[in-house]
Amino acid sequence: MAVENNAVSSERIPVTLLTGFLGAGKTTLLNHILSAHHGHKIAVIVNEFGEVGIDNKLVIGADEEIFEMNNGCICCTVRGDLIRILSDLLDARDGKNGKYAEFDRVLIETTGLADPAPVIQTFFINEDIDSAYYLDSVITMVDARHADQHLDEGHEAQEQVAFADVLLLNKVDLVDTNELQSLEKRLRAMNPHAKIYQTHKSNIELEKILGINAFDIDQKLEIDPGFLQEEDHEHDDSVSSIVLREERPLDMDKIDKWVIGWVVNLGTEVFRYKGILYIKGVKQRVIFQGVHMLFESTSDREWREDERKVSEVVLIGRNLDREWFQKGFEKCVAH
Ligand SMILES: Nc1nc2c(ncn2[C@@H]2O[C@H](COP(=O)(O)OP(=O)(O)OP(=O)(O)O)[C@@H](O)[C@H]2O)c(=O)[nH]1
Repeated sequence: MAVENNAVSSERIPVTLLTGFLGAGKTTLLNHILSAHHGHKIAVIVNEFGEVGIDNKLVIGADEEIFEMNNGCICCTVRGDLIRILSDLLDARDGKNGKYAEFDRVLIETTGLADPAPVIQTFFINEDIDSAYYLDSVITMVDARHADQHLDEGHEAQEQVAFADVLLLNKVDLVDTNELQSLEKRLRAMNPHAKIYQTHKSNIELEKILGINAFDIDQKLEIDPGFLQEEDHEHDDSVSSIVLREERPLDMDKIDKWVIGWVVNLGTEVFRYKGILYIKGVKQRVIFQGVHMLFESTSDREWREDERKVSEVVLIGRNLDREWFQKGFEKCVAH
């Protein structure tokens, strides 16, 4: 796959995906966003929705409808209901079909949705949606009091952590500092590139969660340096992250073949991956990221003279074999 240059169009509408553990505080956050005076006009799409008495906001219910892709890949699915709603919103923005809606961003709340992947993939796969909207970020709310239990019990909570760009540790009033620290450590091990904020009653400055461009492929990879020093993970979470690093320049064709080689078999197990590549003969940094089997690479800014050129990729998934991935990565070194 060649490196594409897909600069984000400023015309596209940002979409924030809000996911999270049961009872973690998603509705509280939504009410907080919808009642704050921030000047944004937000269209909200929900699966289930409570009382929000804000009249100039648009709240639409979605029925579940998930399609497998034609190629039969079980890890690449899109939501038909979401495509329809997003298309209807565009029509309403243009005053078509007798409806009118004014909005400058969209927030999707995924109450009752265990797996955020089909929502995320909708923005990767559907061309009409991709040309009108872009995924700004995935926000996952974590109930600080019950997080350990949720994470121990099931895959769903772990996947929600895996997909997050921002983790909001809510209900901090119900835990002590030590508990919070150990929870942060556990989450960090699962997802080292997400930003973590502690919140009470879902209270967070909106600029930390809206318009942050976290899903933008041109956004630089941020890994908490503390994570890189940590090797002792106390929890046996099946969802974890690995960081691959290589200082020698890589060969882009080899990278493509390497990724295509493993996504076919491991696409369901690898939830998200994101990285910066140092490619031989390419002046720019190459950024690549993917969700399950779907991945893309774009060129970023030029490497600076004084900068240490290094390729670095984070993979988040289930039962990842660090050594196996690192060996494959090293085989992509250019000759
Ligand atoms: N103690 C405490 N309670 C909170 C906090 N934030 C929210 N709550 C309460 O937790 C309960 C669940 O909050 P919701 O906002 O409904 O959570 P949700 O994630 O939307 O819940 P579901 O949609 O059922 O998954 C409510 O009673 C909130 O008032 C907090 O920071 N501390």
